[in-house]
Amino acid sequence: MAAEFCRLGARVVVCGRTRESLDETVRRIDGELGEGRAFAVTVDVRDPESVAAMLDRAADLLGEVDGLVNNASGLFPIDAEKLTPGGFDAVVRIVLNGTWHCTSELGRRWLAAGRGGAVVNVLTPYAWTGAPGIVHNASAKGGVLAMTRTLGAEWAGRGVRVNAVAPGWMPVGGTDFLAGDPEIRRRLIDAIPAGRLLRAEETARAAAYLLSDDATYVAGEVLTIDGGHHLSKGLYEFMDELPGRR
Ligand SMILES: CCCCCCCCC/C=C/C(=O)SCCNC(=O)CCNC(=O)[C@H](O)C(C)(C)COP(=O)(O)OP(=O)(O)OC[C@H]1O[C@@H](n2cnc3c(N)ncnc32)[C@H](O)[C@@H]1OP(=O)(O)O
Ligand SMILES: NC(=O)C1=CN([C@@H]2O[C@H](COP(=O)(O)OP(=O)(O)OC[C@H]3O[C@@H](n4cnc5c(N)ncnc54)[C@H](OP(=O)(O)O)[C@@H]3O)[C@@H](O)[C@H]2O)C=CC1
Repeated sequence: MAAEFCRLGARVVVCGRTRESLDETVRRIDGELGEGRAFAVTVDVRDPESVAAMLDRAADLLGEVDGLVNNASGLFPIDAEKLTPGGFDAVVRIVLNGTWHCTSELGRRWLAAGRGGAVVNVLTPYAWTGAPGIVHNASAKGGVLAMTRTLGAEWAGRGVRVNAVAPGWMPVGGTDFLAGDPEIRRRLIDAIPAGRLLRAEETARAAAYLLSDDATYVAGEVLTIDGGHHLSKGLYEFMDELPGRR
């Protein structure tokens, strides 16, 4: 996502808890586009003080911060009845609380300065369908969906736009373990009307649109990019086998 934003001309601060992976991302972007486009700043989004320090540093590096993408997430597949209170908290604190800490801190700064800005939250279609096997993450994403719509309306009149993307399956990050198995990959793709997995750059392009001035009148909206997956193939899946079909 950071690389694609930089290809489109942005300057980006990439954040996370692990210094090495951030530095690796910056190195890749430097290698492709030259130095000075991407910077690494560590943060733990669960901790409001860490978030405030990250935003201070980002402002130093970029001059002004115009946009925020809330991408941090965590999950592990588990039967709901086996999930401990600590396990539920661990995921909700990253996804829901983390999104709130980053959005509220930067939103306050933008409002106090009387300037606009754009937030894009990273959801998934299961924020509204639910997701058996990952109740912690689905609950947190559902909360972020409500936050997106709430702040989208609450801040729209003051130039702060809050929107979201809802990507489908991407063979990256938290799901590469699934897409790496050929049989699981085939079953995943079979369920997707578009007939393929989503490319990470396509999610980045959708987020870039919501961050851009082309989307100045878009507020509290979710842009779904899942090849029709959440709609399912419906009857079309069986069309060739239907009796009496011409
Ligand atoms: C099915 C369809 C899929 C379909 C999958 C579909 C995915 C689609 C799209 C979504 C993709 C993503 O979000 S991908 C993002 C994936 N990325 C990541 O997960 C990277 C970051 N992850 C993490 O940091 C960790 O995995 C996470 C547990 C979330 C947070 O780490 P912490 O260090 O805070 O947590 P810990 O201290 O280790 O543990 C806290 C509590 O959680 C419990 N816990 C931790 N791991 C556990 C595990 N594997 N199984 C049970 N319980 C676990 C511990 O026992 C603790 O509970 P107590 O003992 O009770 O205290
Ligand atoms: N992959 C997919 O198919 C899909 C992904 N998504 C969403 O896309 C986003 C990215 O997912 P994906 O790339 O797969 O996952 P990754 O696990 O690769 O990325 C998650 C990122 O969150 C960071 N992170 C986790 N906890 C914290 C924390 N406490 N503070 C700061 N950063 C943190 C991790 O860095 P570090 O551990 O170093 O802190 C990591 O860079 C997520 O919001 C996910 O829900 C949505 C639909 C599908």
